[in-house]
Amino acid sequence: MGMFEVIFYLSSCGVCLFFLSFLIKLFSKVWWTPIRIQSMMRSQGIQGPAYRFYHGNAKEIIYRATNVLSNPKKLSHQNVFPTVLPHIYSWLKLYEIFNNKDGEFLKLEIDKYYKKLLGDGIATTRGDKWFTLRRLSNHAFHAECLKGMIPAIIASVEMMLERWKYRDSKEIDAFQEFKVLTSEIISRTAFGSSYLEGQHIFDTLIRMAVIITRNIKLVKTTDDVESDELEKGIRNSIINMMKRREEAAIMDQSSDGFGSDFLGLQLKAHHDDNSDRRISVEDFNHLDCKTFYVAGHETTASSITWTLFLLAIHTDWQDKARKEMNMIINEALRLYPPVVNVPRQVQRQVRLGKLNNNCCNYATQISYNHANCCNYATQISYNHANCCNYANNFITCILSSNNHNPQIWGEDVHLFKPERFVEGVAKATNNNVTAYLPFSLGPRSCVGSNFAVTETNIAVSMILQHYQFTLSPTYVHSPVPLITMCPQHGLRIMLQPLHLG
Ligand code: HEM
Repeated sequence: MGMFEVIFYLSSCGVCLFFLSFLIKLFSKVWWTPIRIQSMMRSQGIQGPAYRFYHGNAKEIIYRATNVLSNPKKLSHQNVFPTVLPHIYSWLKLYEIFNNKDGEFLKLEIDKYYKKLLGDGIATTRGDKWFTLRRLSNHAFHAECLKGMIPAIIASVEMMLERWKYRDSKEIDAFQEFKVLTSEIISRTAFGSSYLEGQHIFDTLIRMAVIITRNIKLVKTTDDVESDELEKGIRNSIINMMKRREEAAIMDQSSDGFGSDFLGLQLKAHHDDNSDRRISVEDFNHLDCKTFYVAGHETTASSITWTLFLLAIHTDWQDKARKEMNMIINEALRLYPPVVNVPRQVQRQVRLGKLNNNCCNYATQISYNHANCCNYATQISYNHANCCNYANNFITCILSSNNHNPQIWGEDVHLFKPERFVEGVAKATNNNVTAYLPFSLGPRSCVGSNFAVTETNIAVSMILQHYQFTLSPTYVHSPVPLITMCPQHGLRIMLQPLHLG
């Protein structure tokens, strides 16, 4: 058995900055150091179960990748989680942090470059501005609006399936396919019929992200100028689209007003008679789909990928899935949560676990290298060596900390068993609200969660209507929780068209 171990080093707390690091990875092709991991893995006949270990030292993590095909059904899905003693994660503390009742735990502030990319958008702002944007976004993802987006989702999946028909080989890398799919879906749902123009905006965003990555360490004036121009270009494109849509709505009184895509919904809010609810052009620009694109593109690609992965192993569930998708999606999000951890900045010295007077239960403490001291859900950034309770520290909440807790899920916790969710999430978790947090919790939880689940549901159901699939012999199992939980070597599956009678 050619077991193989890879050691790599996490950069400091930056690894936990969900959105920021998402961009670094997505656009710059900078994965991690040392980059040799990939080629080394391929060059070894990687076998055996995959595990991730934290050692005494925070900066050292060992991965083992595996070719699971010898007995895929026996694969334990334990591999993907930080194995930092799950029982020490206090549910109460996670609850306190995410609900943030006293305003102590804030989203991180981002620098000027990231601001150009994301705007002062919903994912990054705080206070009143965030509140306005959140209210609008909640509306955009409300069930009624979601219904209006379903045709766009179906059209994108149909395009993908059409492409698959003409492939010479029956083998595809589903992860790459789903990244294209989710990008297409966001573009269509954001801009409706103008989605090609939307794709152009996203291409510009990618160029901007490259500049931003270049400037993580070094600020260059030429890059400042270029990124200003790109930002201006995006802004103008959006304003032009907005104007054209306004004109069309005035000309064509019989149409459905501004439309039901994000662009239309924002225009409605821009023209709202109620001045409290009205949004300015400035807000409009910040709310724009840039944020949704960044937040909702790879996360959903990851969710669809792992759902398909589990179905490719458990082919008996493909039939059942044709009837019942939700519990499979829930189980996939439990075993392979796209977002593993989220950071918060602590405003002032704070004591967590108010109902629980153990020593050392501060939000701002612990690191992997202080294993003997105060192990909590709230992992402090690695560069705060002291076990301390200072304000202005970063903490990282590991959303998946309870996903593999046998006290919650039972001894078969590492197995794929969608039937756990047969009576819904509340029943499966015995009403423990912090036991299962794929979309986080509290006011800053994922605004696109319904959209993401709908998208995953439609995409997987449509694939299942046309194909049976299994893992390709070339698949190597190596889930890596970078920004989203990615299959490091893609998800290579074999498609078998269904002959529908
Ligand atoms: C399976 C797919 C997805 C997962 C697992 C996921 C997960 C998350 C999580 C954990 C957060 C909380 C981050 C934090 O607390 O700092 C979040 C926030 C957010 N997500 Fe998602 N997400 C997904 C898909 C989407 C989609 C499709 C969209 C939009 C199109 C979206 C838009 C957002 C936005 C705007 C926020 C920030 C909300 C705020 O700060 O008020 N997400 N997401």
